[in-house]
Amino acid sequence: MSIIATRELGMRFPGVLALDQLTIDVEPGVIGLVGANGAGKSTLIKILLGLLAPTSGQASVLGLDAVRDSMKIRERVGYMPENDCLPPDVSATEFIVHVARVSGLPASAARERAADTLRHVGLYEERYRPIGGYSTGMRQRVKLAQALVHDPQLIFLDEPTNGLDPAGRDEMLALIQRIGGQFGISVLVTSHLLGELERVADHLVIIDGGRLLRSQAVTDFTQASGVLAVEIEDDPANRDALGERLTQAGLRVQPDGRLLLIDIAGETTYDVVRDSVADLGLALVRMENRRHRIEEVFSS
Ligand SMILES: Nc1ncnc2c1ncn2[C@@H]1O[C@H](COP(=O)(O)OP(=O)(O)OP(=O)(O)O)[C@@H](O)[C@H]1O
Repeated sequence: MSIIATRELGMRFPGVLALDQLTIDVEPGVIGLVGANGAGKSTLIKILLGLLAPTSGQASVLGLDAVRDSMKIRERVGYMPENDCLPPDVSATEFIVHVARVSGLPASAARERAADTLRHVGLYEERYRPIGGYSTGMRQRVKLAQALVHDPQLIFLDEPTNGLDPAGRDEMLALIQRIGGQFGISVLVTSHLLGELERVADHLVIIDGGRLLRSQAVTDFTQASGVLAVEIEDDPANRDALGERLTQAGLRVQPDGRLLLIDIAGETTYDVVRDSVADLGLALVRMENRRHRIEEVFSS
């Protein structure tokens, strides 16, 4: 079942075409939405939530129409906006209980659910302190908790790693992966950094200037590339000697730092490499089929 589907979706603001004939169709899981600043990521999320009406085309979320059924969508979907929207003078517990009550839970269930959610996002110890004294990472977790507290099927996270240091980013990405895996909630997460979403997403949607560049499973981006990466013990002269030997044997070889990248020309390539290493008396450190990183796919 598609969790999000759009057909020729367009959004025109005065003087700006923010989304241009965007057609995507994605299944449940962790979906990364990647694009530079201004690519149209937040606009797409707002349309999917029914906060903005598109100027053309259609969109559906969990099989519900984004314009007609927006109230039903909001019951089933959580939203973590990009900008900070937190009241400084109340504690995380007070705020999240309030959000749970607004979503319709009775008082005692809201308190229980808020405590569980804050524990899941790693804010349990600090939950009674006023939000105003929280670090950026803690504030992001409160925003995440308010998106999760009503037990949604799908959450939209708009730039959740923004403003975090590398350790904070890693923690947030791990949390997103846990939400998708352990809790079984689908996630649409945006970032302008392809590399970080590549680590956690099952599927990537890449947009630029409001247009779709690619929508693909992450494994399809990173399929084995037909290149064998070989590393031998750390002496550049050895690496060069092996490179020369393999070239003489008819293989295409390219040095890449400590590695030799060898185009795989059939099963015999492995034997030629093994025999050449042995003949030259070299020590093999590793030999592996190389997978592309997504950024390499794009730079090519
Ligand atoms: N309410 C609005 N009125 C006019 N233009 C808008 C409005 N909202 C967004 N835009 C424009 O639409 C384009 C897409 O903006 P959007 O916020 O969706 O991009 P984004 O990919 O989320 O980028 P960022 O990460 O910087 O928020 C931009 O050119 C932006 O200036």
